[in-house]
Amino acid sequence: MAKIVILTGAGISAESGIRTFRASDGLWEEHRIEDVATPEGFMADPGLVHRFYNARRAAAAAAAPNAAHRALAELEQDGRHEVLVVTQNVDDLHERGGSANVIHMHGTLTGALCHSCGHRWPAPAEMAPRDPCPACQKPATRPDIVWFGEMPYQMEEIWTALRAADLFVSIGTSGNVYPAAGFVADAGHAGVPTLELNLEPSAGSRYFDEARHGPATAIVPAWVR
Ligand SMILES: CC(C)NC(=O)[C@H](Cc1c[nH]c2ccccc12)NC(=O)[C@H](CCCC/N=C(/NCCC(=O)O)S[C@H]1O[C@H](COP(=O)(O)OP(=O)(O)OC[C@H]2O[C@@H](n3cnc4c(N)ncnc43)[C@H](O)[C@@H]2O)[C@@H](O)[C@H]1O)NC(=O)OCc1ccccc1
Repeated sequence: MAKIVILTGAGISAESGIRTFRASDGLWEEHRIEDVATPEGFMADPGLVHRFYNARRAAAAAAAPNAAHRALAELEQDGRHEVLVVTQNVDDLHERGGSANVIHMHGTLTGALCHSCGHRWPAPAEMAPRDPCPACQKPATRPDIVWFGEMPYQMEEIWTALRAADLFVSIGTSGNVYPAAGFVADAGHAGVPTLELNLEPSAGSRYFDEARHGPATAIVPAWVR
């Protein structure tokens, strides 16, 4: 079975109505990364950060997977490919689109984490700074999200899969955030063929063996079929 590692970013969820980060109406337009997506920003104003992620949690819950998410699930279940989706997205549209083999390297909106004892539990719709951890009872609840300056999740597993892949595909990402933006180079060094599927050329487009550009709901199903 051909082993395919697929990196996804905000672009694959854009047509489901979830805002991307760097577009003209992107999330980072209204919020400084430092304020809402760093451990320092959380310590400075946990209320602001919880409100930011509560709003994104509500938006993700109201969204539905699109044809690109579903096409990747079909590829995973076609019995001819071993597919691993490595997503930078914190929404759960890959799973709701039918994908089972998904790594959320930057965390999930559906998870809560205690920054005192490390306990994890399903996130309620609304979180607030005084919410006690169900394990240690301390008011140390944060979203289970990887912020800038923090180590992404399951990196060893991702790098092992990347080096053993028969193909690396990058979908809907601008290639500005590391270590994800370095995966195409890591794959290249391991002799793994690379393909970019994106609305427009990304920052790392020149590193890919092949690139196809257009909306994910058009180019991803076309690539899968
Ligand atoms: C800004 C950048 C320069 N900074 C970094 O990269 C930093 C620092 C850094 C580390 N190494 C470096 C090397 C060089 C320079 C800097 C660094 N990285 C870190 O801090 C990382 C942690 C970064 C994670 C931060 N958390 C996120 N998310 C969770 C929060 C949240 O979501 O709120 S990052 C967040 O932003 C990124 C956004 O990028 P995209 O998803 O690509 O979205 P964007 O809007 O930019 O682009 C959308 C694309 O889609 C396309 N598109 C739009 N519509 C469609 C459409 N319809 N169809 C198809 N495509 C479409 C567009 O054309 C566009 O190209 C994603 O990763 C997303 O998860 N941690 C770390 O490095 O730890 C130590 C370490 C050491 C060794 C080994 C490992 C680690």
